[in-house]
Amino acid sequence: MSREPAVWDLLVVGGGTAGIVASTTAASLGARVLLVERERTGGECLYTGCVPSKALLASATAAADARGAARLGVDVSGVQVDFARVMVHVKQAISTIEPVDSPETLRGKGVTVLSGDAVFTGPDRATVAGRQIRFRAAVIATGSGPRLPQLPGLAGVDPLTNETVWDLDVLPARLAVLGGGPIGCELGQGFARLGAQVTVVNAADRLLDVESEEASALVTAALVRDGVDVRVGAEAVAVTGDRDGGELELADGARVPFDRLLVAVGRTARTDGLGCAAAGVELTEHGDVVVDDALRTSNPRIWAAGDVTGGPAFTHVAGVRGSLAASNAVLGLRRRVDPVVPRVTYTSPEVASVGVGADGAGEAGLTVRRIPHTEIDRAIAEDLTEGSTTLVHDRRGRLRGATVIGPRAGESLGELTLAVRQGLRVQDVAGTTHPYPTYDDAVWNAALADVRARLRSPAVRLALRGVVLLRRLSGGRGDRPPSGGPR
Ligand SMILES: Cc1cc2nc3c(=O)[nH]c(=O)nc-3n(C[C@H](O)[C@H](O)[C@H](O)COP(=O)(O)OP(=O)(O)OC[C@H]3O[C@@H](n4cnc5c(N)ncnc54)[C@H](O)[C@@H]3O)c2cc1C
Ligand SMILES: NC(=O)c1ccc[n+]([C@@H]2O[C@H](COP(=O)([O-])OP(=O)(O)OC[C@H]3O[C@@H](n4cnc5c(N)ncnc54)[C@H](O)[C@@H]3O)[C@@H](O)[C@H]2O)c1
Repeated sequence: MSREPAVWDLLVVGGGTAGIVASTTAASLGARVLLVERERTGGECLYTGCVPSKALLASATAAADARGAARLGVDVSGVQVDFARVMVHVKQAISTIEPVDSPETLRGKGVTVLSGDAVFTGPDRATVAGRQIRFRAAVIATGSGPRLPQLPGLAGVDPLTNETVWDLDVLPARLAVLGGGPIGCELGQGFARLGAQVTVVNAADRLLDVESEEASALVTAALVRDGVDVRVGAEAVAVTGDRDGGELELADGARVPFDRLLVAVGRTARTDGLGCAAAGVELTEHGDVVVDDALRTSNPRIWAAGDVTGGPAFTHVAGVRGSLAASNAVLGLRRRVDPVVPRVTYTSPEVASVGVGADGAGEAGLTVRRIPHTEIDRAIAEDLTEGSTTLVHDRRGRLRGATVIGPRAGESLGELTLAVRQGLRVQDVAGTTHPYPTYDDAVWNAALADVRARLRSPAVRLALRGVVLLRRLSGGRGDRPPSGGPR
């Protein structure tokens, strides 16, 4: 690190998505940026989160599609899953993406990268491997790790988490999954489709309980079809056994035997040992960094972004907020976070949602328009009609939320997120030609159904009849002649 400044314009702690985007944003604005990463740049998304999980799900979906191909008249016999090769595919996906987030790439973008553990020692300083660092501003982007519940006997079975499950080289014959949120559902279904006998044990009374009841019900039914034993409203009280297998004991006395146990019951911010007290950075009782709506912490020099803030734990949010925190810090701005956050759970069917959900929207004075995918030609052609598209709008027709459940539902969400964010009206979606036959047709059909419903209102029908009558009486006079070409 030659020509290192005495005081950095921006210190970024953590080289995951939030930290990488914060650093490159600040460097592109001309700031002298130091990024400190203790392990490897790329973070959870690349190594232990989105990328490996979606790669594993691709193999799982291929297996499920092959087994289910008979419904389309194609017999595929003897479907075999070679788990070791599945894991090779998972690792290849990581290594293909890895260079994008590498220290070399970051240096090429003007960021100085330092390997080590950053610890704040004061409001404007930190140490990294014994080296004193001073900064004008800093961004905390240290992410979160898997939360391990206080369960007697848990440590004895060496539970898997999202950090270690990728090291498996043999498919566990029986996998118990503690937690029925996005991780438990995605990986539970994925491992079941790869051939494991999976039990998902969830404390809440339904899977994916932040999503609509319909989404929960459809995902639960799909997991059960894939052979998953789903236990909801189930409290684990103890674990017995060792690294080679054991049993989960539930509060109702039931026992769930397993060869391996995967824990996915939420996250804990990585703020332990970070020196937040010395830096004057306030934490919640759970250890999340407290930020205002411009991502500033209680220390006016320090901002925070990504999972460490306890906000929505998604890569797209970490990236967008990392950029916002860095530009606010470097330019002295007070731009606020975008409250419109899309989310997708990549089960089969996928669940994609943004803004206000359907449950309770009617009682809140909003209109809910739902199209079942049994009415969507592409879904019928593919024999994948399980799912629906729901739009929620206010009295003026402005879209306030949407939920899509079905194959590749996430691919429809960009348009809907734009509509919700820009306050577009359902008429704007209805008036936009959508390609046929796509699953996106459901979005268009829901919007068209809404417009048609409005046309059926007595006042609108009366007005339209009046116009038609007037034109009939006038013999169509006043019509413009055809122009003979596009205008
Ligand atoms: C199994 C799984 C699947 C997921 N799938 C999706 C998905 O499909 N889509 C989606 O949007 N989100 C998904 N997520 C969530 C997503 O991975 C996270 O929201 C995102 O990676 C958070 O990024 P971050 O930058 O805040 O933190 P991280 O990526 O965790 O980065 C923090 C970095 O800080 C480093 N660090 C910590 N403390 C220090 C310190 N003191 N000094 C130096 N370095 C430090 C860490 O080593 C780490 O590299 C998934 C998560 C999991 C677990
Ligand atoms: N597709 C995606 O974008 C994606 C995928 C995976 C993870 N993520 C992110 O990671 C976050 C963490 O995911 P997660 O699934 O670990 O957590 P979560 O908090 O979203 O869900 C945890 C589930 O575990 C249950 N639970 C809590 N304690 C329990 C216990 N002791 N026994 C049994 N069940 C218990 C809860 O009722 C809840 O249903 C998600 O909220 C999401 O933001 C996103």
